[in-house]
Amino acid sequence: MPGLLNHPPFPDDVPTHPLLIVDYELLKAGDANEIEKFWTAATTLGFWYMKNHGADELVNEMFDMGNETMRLPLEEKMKFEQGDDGMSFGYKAAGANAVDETGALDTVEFINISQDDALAWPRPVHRTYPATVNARMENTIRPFVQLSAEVNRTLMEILGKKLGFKEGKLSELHRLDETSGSETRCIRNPPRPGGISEEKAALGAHTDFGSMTFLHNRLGGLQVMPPGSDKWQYIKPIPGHAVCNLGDAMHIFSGGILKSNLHRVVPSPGAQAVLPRWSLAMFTRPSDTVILRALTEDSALVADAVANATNKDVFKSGQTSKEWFARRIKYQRTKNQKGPETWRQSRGTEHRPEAA
Ligand SMILES: O=C(O)CCC(=O)C(=O)O
Ligand SMILES: [Fe+2]
Repeated sequence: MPGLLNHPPFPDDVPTHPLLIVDYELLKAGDANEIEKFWTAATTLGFWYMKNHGADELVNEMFDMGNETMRLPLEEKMKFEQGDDGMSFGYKAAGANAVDETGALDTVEFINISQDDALAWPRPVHRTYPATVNARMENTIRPFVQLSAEVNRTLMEILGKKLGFKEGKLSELHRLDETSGSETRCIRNPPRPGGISEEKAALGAHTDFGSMTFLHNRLGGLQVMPPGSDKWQYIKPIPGHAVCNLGDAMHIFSGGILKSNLHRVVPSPGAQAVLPRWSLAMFTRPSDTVILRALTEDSALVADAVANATNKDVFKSGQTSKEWFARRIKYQRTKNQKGPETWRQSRGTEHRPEAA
């Protein structure tokens, strides 16, 4: 069950990576210590736990929506498949994505619902969805998307201020009334009783494609590879704490000051492996037409960072947010794999060879 009040504990004998815990209420209140802690997290790993975000009830309802949707017959879900052309919205079956350059298959299934579709409901902007999604658009999905978009906007503005951007700069690049790749995703990874090699990724190593991710999970399985390390470490779920992270767009906008770290999902560790693993994310991405490049004219800090960067190319991608996103989605699709080169085309700001 997605609600999962009782489940086997996260094992204490696997390597975990500690994250800083930031309090959303304190951030909103402008607490200087909390903002400093948040800035440290954003500029080192780009991942942090966040409490007091106010989304827990809606998160539970979103997990119910995911469960209702995944229980539909596969044939029904496949009517709403993403397709192979680089659209993310819709259903993705297990095995539809590669997890590495050998073309190994992913094991997760998920449903992605576009922010634009949720906000404009019942008018479709990008596509239509299964009946289980439609039934919850108004009372569950739209409120969750609105709340999460506001959380992400608030966090981005705090970082924008620290970077020296004028107020509203990052909000302007993520307007709710402009189309974007922003979406909510509910993921199910099937149980792996008996264990399976931890090296077999359920969802391949990646950096997030957009700006800001607001993630909720109950069981272990999410791992990060911290900077300077070649080892994967689990992020231990903490009840009531979201895991937030930055994506490629914020890395690029900030000239690399903000981090978009490599992560992946593997089967839940230890006794948790007998249960399906559910996770829920809200991905805030820039508006479709925004060009992904460092905002050097808007901040002396960013201009300096780019001037000192060894790899400057990533800070002038020349691609719009829509192109960047579609390219990454398209070239991870199993059907499009023609060898390691295809996989490499799906990459974002990952620079580590082991992520290839
Ligand atoms: O399931 C998780 O914990 C993380 C999922 C993820 O990284 C993603 O969908 O981008
Ligand atoms: Fe991710």
